[in-house]
Amino acid sequence: MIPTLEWLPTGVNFLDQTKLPLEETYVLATDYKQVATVIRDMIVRGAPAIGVSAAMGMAIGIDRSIATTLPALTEEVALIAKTLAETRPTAVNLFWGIDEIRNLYIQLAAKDTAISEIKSAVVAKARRMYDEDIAACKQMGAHGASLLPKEGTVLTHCNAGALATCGYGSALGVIRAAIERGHKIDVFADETRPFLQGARLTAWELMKDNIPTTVLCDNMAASLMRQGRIQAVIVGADRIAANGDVANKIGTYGVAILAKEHNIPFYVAAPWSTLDLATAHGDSIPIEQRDAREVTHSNGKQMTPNGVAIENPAFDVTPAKYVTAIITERGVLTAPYNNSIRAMSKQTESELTAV
Ligand SMILES: CSC[C@@H](O)[C@@H](O)C(=O)COP(=O)(O)O
Repeated sequence: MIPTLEWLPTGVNFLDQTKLPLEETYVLATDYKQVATVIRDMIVRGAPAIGVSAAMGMAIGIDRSIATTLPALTEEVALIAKTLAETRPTAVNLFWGIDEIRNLYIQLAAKDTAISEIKSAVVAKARRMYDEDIAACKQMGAHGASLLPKEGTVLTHCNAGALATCGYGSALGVIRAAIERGHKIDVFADETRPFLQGARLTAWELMKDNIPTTVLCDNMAASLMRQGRIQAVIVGADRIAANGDVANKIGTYGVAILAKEHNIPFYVAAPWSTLDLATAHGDSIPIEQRDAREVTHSNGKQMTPNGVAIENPAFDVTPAKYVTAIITERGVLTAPYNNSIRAMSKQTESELTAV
């Protein structure tokens, strides 16, 4: 399995995704500030992987703290959470990962638990979240596989694969699951300007699994759809609002409109931690603006004239009306999303209460 990130006795080890596909190197983060840098610099990226990395950042911060009293540790936990929360604004999984550990800390601190016990508990929880993320990806695969064509080409945008999760992938996990169940699928991977997650990462991980993959420039999908060469689209998500609007990598919205025009199903695969029920619709989702240099330069070489104005929003929002279905580990959601999301959320809450 591709080791996107891993908790080691020495720290959290990250596969450096900025170096792929040419170099497979690792960055070891030995404190929470380094984890924050790894997330901000996109050494690790992809919403679910960011969420678990943030949880591990919280855990390593608490575990390595030299605070000897609970009030001092509580102050430090607030600082750790703030530092991690300031890394990237769009993927709601980041805040979910921070909150999962912070809430556990608050519960244990309220019971005056010994600091050594708190440390073991938060580390254990972060490591469990890693395993649960892989299990969620497998479940998304199980729920979504039958939606993909028995035979045909599936387009994906960005990288929602093993590299964007703790393993197996969300959108690419559904593709993997379909292939494991006998579907004959090949993949068109949008290159995904400007960071090239499709060309560099999706192509790299699918080729490792011998899944037939073709990289497309982002402007090629329309023409290929018109020629009947794409049977389905599947992407991941960074945040899904309560009405089903989907924030994902910049360019996703255009692909969704094209899919609708050509009567091609457009699927989104995401773990439940990507749903943001507190955000009513996509217009309220914060969109990260990244450095202009990602657009002006390619492989260190300047591509644009000095001083030209640059736009670099990292994400866009696809309105729910373009989304055929949202595949989660709990099941498949369909329109109207306000209702289906609320119903599935309530159903799980009552299952949890019944336990
Ligand atoms: C399972 S990953 C889903 C999304 O996080 C993915 O599609 C995406 O947009 C990643 O953006 P990135 O900027 O590379 O973190």
